[in-house]
Amino acid sequence: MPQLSTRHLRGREELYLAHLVLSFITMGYLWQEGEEGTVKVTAGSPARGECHRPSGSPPILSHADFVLANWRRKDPSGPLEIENLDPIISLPGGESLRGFILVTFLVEKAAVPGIKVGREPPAVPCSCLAPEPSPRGCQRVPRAHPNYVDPAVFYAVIRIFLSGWKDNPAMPDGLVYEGVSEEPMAFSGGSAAQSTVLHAFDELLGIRHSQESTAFLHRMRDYMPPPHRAFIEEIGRAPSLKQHVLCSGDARLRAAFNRCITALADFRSCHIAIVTKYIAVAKAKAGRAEVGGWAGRPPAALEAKGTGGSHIFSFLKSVRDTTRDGLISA
Ligand code: HEM
Repeated sequence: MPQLSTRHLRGREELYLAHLVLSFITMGYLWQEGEEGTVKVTAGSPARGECHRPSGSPPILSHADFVLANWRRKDPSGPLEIENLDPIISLPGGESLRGFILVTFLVEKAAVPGIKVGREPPAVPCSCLAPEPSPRGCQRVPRAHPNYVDPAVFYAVIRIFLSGWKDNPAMPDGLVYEGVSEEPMAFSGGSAAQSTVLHAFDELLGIRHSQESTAFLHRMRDYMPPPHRAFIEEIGRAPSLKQHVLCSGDARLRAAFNRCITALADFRSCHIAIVTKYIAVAKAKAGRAEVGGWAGRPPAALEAKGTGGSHIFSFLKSVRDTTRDGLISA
């Protein structure tokens, strides 16, 4: 296959779209036969298409491809609501895949007011006094759309297509991107741990996670579009909001700050409940039966690990608990 060139692409949107298409093709090609049928070499990949270079994205499907770039309005003048949205590109998983992509997209959308607060200087922490802190909005979205994703389809069909080839026993040698490097390369799979939103809230609220969790989350930042990564780092470098609240001695500010921390910890508890339903319970129920017309077997490599590569529940509980540690006591 000839080397694809980005020469004919116009602007950021077309670059992201090209990366989206090539990364979906790569995942479909690599995982179509399940864990047993993996290949060692790929052509026509995002790396080969050079799209990852200008867009700064790694040559694998990331959260930015799967969710942030992967939606379109059915009615161009209609609202950004699930009924008026569709993914641009799909993989096996039917309506459940559609729901998984779009509900995650709506969680990102619900975070927008909180992200705008993050852009304000810490001299304006009163924005935290908003009646409903943004993480609370994020939590409301999955609750409002509980039946869009079938746990059995998610577990047996969808997850494998988000798998990476870093520390994955199904692809222990990584992947050779033909025409790019003769040495195999290893990349983590797509995960919402690569979403900018919670990283930004953590930095804004001064949450300090354990060394191990921080190392994982910082590795996930390599899978974000570079401007997103730069945004998080800029919040991290800005004067500390927590310090400002502490120094102010203002009880109302402290209460508002603590409401944000509690909302973030509650979001993480809600997420643990979702992960229990879609991974732990789904795993217990999984047989070898055909699910949704797809006879694939759930990936063994993902029984205890997330698609991003974390040790799922110890990681998720640890980040939830360290979030709570961020509360300011009276
Ligand atoms: C079926 C639904 C979901 C499942 C099974 C799921 C599963 C997971 C897993 C296993 C991890 C651990 C990291 C890894 O190794 O990949 C993770 C992390 C994460 N997920 Fe989800 N997830 C789901 C939905 C969502 C949604 C809708 C969001 C909202 C954007 C989200 C946001 C996050 C975040 C931010 C992390 C990083 C940990 C944190 O900061 O608390 N997830 N998820």
